[in-house]
Amino acid sequence: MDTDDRIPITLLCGPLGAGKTTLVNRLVADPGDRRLAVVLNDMGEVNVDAATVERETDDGVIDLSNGCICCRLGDDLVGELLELVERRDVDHVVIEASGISEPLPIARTLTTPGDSGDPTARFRLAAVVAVVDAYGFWKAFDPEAGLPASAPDPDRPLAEVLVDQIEFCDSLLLNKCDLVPDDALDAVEAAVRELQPRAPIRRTVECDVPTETVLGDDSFDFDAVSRAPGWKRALAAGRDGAETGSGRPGGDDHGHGHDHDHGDVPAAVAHGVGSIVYEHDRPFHPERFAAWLDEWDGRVVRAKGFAYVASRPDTVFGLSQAGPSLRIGPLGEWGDDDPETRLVFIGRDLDDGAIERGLDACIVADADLGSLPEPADDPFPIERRLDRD
Ligand SMILES: Nc1nc2c(ncn2[C@@H]2O[C@H](COP(=O)(O)OP(=O)(O)OP(=O)(O)O)[C@@H](O)[C@H]2O)c(=O)[nH]1
Repeated sequence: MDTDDRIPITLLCGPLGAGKTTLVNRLVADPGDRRLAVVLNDMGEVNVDAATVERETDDGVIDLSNGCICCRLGDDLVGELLELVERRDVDHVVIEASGISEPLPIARTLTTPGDSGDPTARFRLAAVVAVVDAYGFWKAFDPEAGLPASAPDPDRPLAEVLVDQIEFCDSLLLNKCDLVPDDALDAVEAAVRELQPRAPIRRTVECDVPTETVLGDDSFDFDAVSRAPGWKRALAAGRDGAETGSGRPGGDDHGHGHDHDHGDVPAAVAHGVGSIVYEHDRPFHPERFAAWLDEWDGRVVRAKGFAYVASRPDTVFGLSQAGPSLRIGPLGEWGDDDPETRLVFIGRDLDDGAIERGLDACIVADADLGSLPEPADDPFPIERRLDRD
């Protein structure tokens, strides 16, 4: 029997304009037998969403505007939540994070004691639900996608946050499906699935799902959600896999031993979505590797991992790319770990041979060893927007 009488929290994340408020309004209009409270976080000074939702919930809205709960307002959030349950009977809380919020720090705030008190004494995080705009996703990651010109042109500067939101969730609503043709939608879903192998994905228009699907979801598990991202699984499979050598096509076997539905795999294959893991225990030549990054394959939706660079052999370089933004810089030291490069590339119609050959050509040769740049002169860190046109 479930004896946990703490108040469940459902955390809604997703990019700007994906449909989070649309979903909140649905939940508020039809909460079942729950006394619902809503926390709305907006980046502007005036929270327009709060004004609309407030009418429906009476006193049950906390307006955390003018800041982002993932970075600045975390403690305010806990304080406000604890105050709310003092003054009002609440048996479920929905938090709508701002479109630029990263879900992981919010989840951590909600599950860790802080300056404003211990949220875990009164609350439990029930589920993190991502609302993703199917049209915006495809526009962000595939500029060639032949999508209807009549659809609104979403602002997509935050590809990395969008990917974080997809990677860190327990369930996902792929919303605005009315704006995307069916065949493109299959490809969008396959790409989202590759980034997020664990969470159920539901296609929606106007976030039209039964309340229970969202508020009845109790599946949050910090470890499971932290392990879930497609790139982590691909890297793990790359390490455990039988295949050796450098580049290794993934996509059809990235989920070995994991709990997601292998029935998804044909969709990924049918739409050419897959992942490639590149591993090497010899370092990259810094300049050749930087030049290779300049020639970035625009079909890569997501890349992540670690690089071993010859000019700084003690330093772990972290690489992260999401859509048009790419960053690579020092993360720490290898310490007792054997240095090695491990990179995963997720994308559509990836040419694994070309990626493998390109990266192999960056590996330092004995002849290079006398002519490596000094650490201060190597090209790292690199932060840039990729030209994907
Ligand atoms: N075509 C279409 N429009 C939708 C759909 N869902 C929501 N919208 C519209 O998209 C716009 C943004 O929806 P919101 O619910 O405000 O999105 P949000 O995620 O709360 O946006 P922010 O609060 O800015 O982050 C609104 O005009 C909605 O009416 C959908 O499925 N299809």
